[in-house]
Amino acid sequence: MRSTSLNDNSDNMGSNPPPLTHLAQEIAKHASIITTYLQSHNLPQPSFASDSPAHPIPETDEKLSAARLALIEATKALHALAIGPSETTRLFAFTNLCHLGTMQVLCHFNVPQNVPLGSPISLNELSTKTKLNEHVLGRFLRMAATNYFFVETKPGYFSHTAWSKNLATDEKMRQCIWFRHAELLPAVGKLVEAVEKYPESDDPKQTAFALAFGGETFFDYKESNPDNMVRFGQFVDAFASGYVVDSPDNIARGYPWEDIGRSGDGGLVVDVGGGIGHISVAIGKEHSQLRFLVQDFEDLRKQSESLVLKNGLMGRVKFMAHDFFNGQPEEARGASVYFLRNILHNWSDSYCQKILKLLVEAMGKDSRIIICDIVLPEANGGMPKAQEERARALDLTMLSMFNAKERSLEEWQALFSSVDERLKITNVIGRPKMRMDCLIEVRLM
Ligand SMILES: C[S@@+](CC[C@H](N)C(=O)[O-])C[C@H]1O[C@@H](n2cnc3c(N)ncnc32)[C@H](O)[C@@H]1O
Repeated sequence: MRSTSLNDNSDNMGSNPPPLTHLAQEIAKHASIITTYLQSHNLPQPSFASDSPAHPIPETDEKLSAARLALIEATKALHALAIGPSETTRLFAFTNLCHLGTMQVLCHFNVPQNVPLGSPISLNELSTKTKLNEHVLGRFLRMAATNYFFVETKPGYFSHTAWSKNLATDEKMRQCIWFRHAELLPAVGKLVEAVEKYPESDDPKQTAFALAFGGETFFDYKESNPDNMVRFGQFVDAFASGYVVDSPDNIARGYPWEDIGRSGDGGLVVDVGGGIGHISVAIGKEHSQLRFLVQDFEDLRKQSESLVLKNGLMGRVKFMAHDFFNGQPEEARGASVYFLRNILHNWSDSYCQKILKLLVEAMGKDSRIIICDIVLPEANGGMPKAQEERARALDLTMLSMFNAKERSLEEWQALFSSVDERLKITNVIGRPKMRMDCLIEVRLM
C-alpha cells in the first residue's frame, strides 16, 4: 500500500487519487484476489452466517495471506480517515470497553452455549436457561450484535453468527475474553501508577499487574490459583492457534526441522516453558525423527499427557515438571534444540540472562537455541500498521504483566551477547513464512 494514507501530507491535487479513493481501490483489489481464490478452490466466502468457518481465509497460501493482510491494512486506514481525528478521540475505546464488559457477562452466564446452534431462541427462554434478567440480557445481546456476535432475527429472538458460534463451541475462545477482562484490564488500569512508582524497574513484582493483584507476580498468582492457571493455558492455546501470532502448524512448517535429528545428534527438542506441549505436538506430528521434552509446571502434566495421548505421540513427547530458573537435569543436557516460544518476552533482561545462562550450561557443541518471539520493527520498518499495532500491544501487555518486553533484532543480539559472547544469531525466519513471531536460531560460535 502507498504511504499516502498514513504519512503523507500532500494535498492530493496531483495525478494520484485522493486517499479515500486510493484505499478503496486497494480494498477492491485485495478483496478480489481473496474472493477469486476461494471461488476457484470451492471454499465458502467469508460471511457472518453461523455456518461460515471460523478461519474462512486459509493461512497456508502465501499470496492469499498477503492479500488478507493488505486488505486489513487498507480497511484500517480507510476506517480511520472516514471517522477523522476528532471523533476518533471523542469515542476513544468507548465501544471496545463496553464490548469487553458485555462479552464477559455473556460468557460468565454461559449465554453463547445456551443459544441453539441451528435455530433462534427467545429472550424469555434464554433468560430462564441462563438465570440472567431478561431485560438486562437483551441489552447485552444487542450490544454484542453490533459487533457481529449474535443476531436478532426478529424482535426478542436471537441466533448465532459465525462469531458467536465460535465462542459457543470453543471454550478456549471464551478464555480469551476472560483473560482480557479479568487480568489485562485491571493491570492496564494500574499502568500510570506503575510507571510513576517503578519507572526503571525490571522486577516482576513491581508491575501494574502486581499493583492490581495484591503484590503477587503474574506466575506466583497463577501458582496460587490453579483454576486460573488452567484458564490461562487455554487462553494461550487459543491465542497461539490462529493468525494473531503464529499457529503451531506454521511453526512446524516454518523452520527446517527436517535437518535436526538426522545426523546422530539425537533429535531431542527441549520445549522450555512449553505449556501443555501443543507446539511440540504440532512439530512432532510433521517430523517423526524428533523427540520432545516439554518442561513446565507440574499442574499442566495431566492436560499435557492427555494432549499427547490424543495425538498418538506417547513415547515421543514427554512432560517434565521443571523450573527454568534451575539447571537442566541430565536427561535434558546436550539436546539438539532448546526451544523457547513466547518465554523470553515474559521476562526482563536480567531474568532472561538467568534463563539463557542455564541453557548455555546445558548445551553441547551442536546444540542450538530456537526462540519463537516477535522481532519488533525499527521505526517505520515496513511491518504493516495493523500488525505492528498488535506487536506493540503485546509489548505493552508484557510491560503491564511482567515488566518485560518484546525486542528488536538488535536488542535480541545484545541480550545473547550479554549472556555469552559466543552466542550468535545464526538465522532469523520471519515474514512471509512466519506471520508475527519469528524463529530466531542461536548457536555457540
Ligand atoms: C506464554 S506461555 C508460553 C507457553 C508455550 N511455550 C507456548 O508457546 O504456548 C509461558 C509458559 O511459561 C511457563 N512458565 C512460567 N514460569 C516458568 C518457570 N519458572 N519454569 C517453567 N515454566 C514456566 C508458564 O507456565 C507458561 O506455560
